[in-house]
Amino acid sequence: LTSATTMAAGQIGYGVPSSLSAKVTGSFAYLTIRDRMPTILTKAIDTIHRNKNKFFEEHGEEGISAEKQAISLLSKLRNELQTDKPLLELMDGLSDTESWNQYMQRQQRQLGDQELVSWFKSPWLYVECYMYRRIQEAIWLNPPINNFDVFNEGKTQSFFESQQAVMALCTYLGDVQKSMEKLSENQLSEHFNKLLQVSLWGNKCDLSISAGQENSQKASPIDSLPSLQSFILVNDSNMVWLTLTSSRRPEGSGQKTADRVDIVLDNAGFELVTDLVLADFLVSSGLVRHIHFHGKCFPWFVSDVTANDFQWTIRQTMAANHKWMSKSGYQWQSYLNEGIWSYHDHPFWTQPHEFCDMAADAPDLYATLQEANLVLFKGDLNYRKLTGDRAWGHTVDFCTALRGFEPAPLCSLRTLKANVQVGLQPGQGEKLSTQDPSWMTNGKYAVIQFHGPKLE
Ligand SMILES: O=P(O)(O)OC[C@@]1(O)O[C@H](CO)[C@@H](O)[C@@H]1O
Ligand SMILES: [Mn+2]
Repeated sequence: LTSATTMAAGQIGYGVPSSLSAKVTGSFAYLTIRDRMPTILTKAIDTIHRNKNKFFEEHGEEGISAEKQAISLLSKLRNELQTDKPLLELMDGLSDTESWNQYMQRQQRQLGDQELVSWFKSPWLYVECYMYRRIQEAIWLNPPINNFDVFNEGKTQSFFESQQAVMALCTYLGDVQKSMEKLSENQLSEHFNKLLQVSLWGNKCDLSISAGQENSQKASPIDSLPSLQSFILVNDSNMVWLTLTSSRRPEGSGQKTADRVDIVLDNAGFELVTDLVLADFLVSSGLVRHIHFHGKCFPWFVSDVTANDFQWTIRQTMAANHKWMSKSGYQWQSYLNEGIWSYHDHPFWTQPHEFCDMAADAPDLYATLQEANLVLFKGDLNYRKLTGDRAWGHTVDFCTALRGFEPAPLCSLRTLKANVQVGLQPGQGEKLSTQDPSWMTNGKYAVIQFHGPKLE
């Protein structure tokens, strides 16, 4: 990757590479926008159409006309995308509408006045996020079906198809918890590493990369770990462990536990279960006192967790006909009831900003993250936002790519599905490119990448 620098509109300083975009014909961004995004729109249209009878039963003729209208907005959106039309302002008057429209102005200023912000010319991160916001608009503008989640079926299916793996994982968790009291520090850290890796590989199962195709975990997730080990390109799990255990025992204080870990969630289905299991372990082991989960305010990138998915998953886990699984579900619900766990959403997570903009554009969210002892960012999209989705060289420091985003010690748990990867050893990227040319996008590789004070 080259480090093309841009200085457009004074927004981007010297040495910051340009955003990935479909301007580069044949690039992964280009192929995503040309092929994958229209497919996702087509599937959304099909889903709405397939639910026609349900809308009729629930709302009568009004439901049918809302269905038609939503489909027509989505077809129009697909057409705009495929013919590289200028992006349009949002018209739905929701609480984030204004800030989306302002962001478009910002993009326009960066592009200059020669051409308009459009699907194939603007940053990939921006236009891809924008598509999901437009899907939300198409639904929202059409009561009475304005709460319909076009991606819900895929998310629930991915949960049901991973039942074997979920049971295996909950059984493992139950076993660990039975012996928790007797575990040595070493054993505790081994279990921690395993569950951190399960949560990492849980990210392999998102639905957006496969444009919504079936994608679930079938094998026992713990048993698969050894064979996946060599695909972890950067493994800073030791730093994560030290961060947890050192905030557990600050010198001279009686405090025994890290007060809070925040998990910025990615996908529903199997991945969410792996995150819940990790969070349960952190709390039940006494490593952490509170967990804040961060999810999305509306359906996002096909499989991302909304409040509804979060509650649904816990209810389903409680209702499972499997001792350890339902036990876990009840435990999770009681953590929520007791305020040990809490779920949060903030409009910033469904905006197109790079995270280095968070302090300025969502100072309240930044301040919240600053209260955490550790923030775990799940998944590929969060990694793209952490690094600004820019054409960084592979050996650039993670810290450099974060461009000042450091609310708290943080760690990205991400399988690679987009062509941005920093923090590699010299030669590592080149070697991978020879061995496996699509290593950055085929979801086979992963990173556990940490930034924060270096502890020993
Ligand atoms: O964030 P996630 O769920 O790990 O992945 C999201 C994703 O599938 O969607 C985009 C491609 O459309 C990429 O950022 C990435 O491949
Ligand atoms: Mn996702």
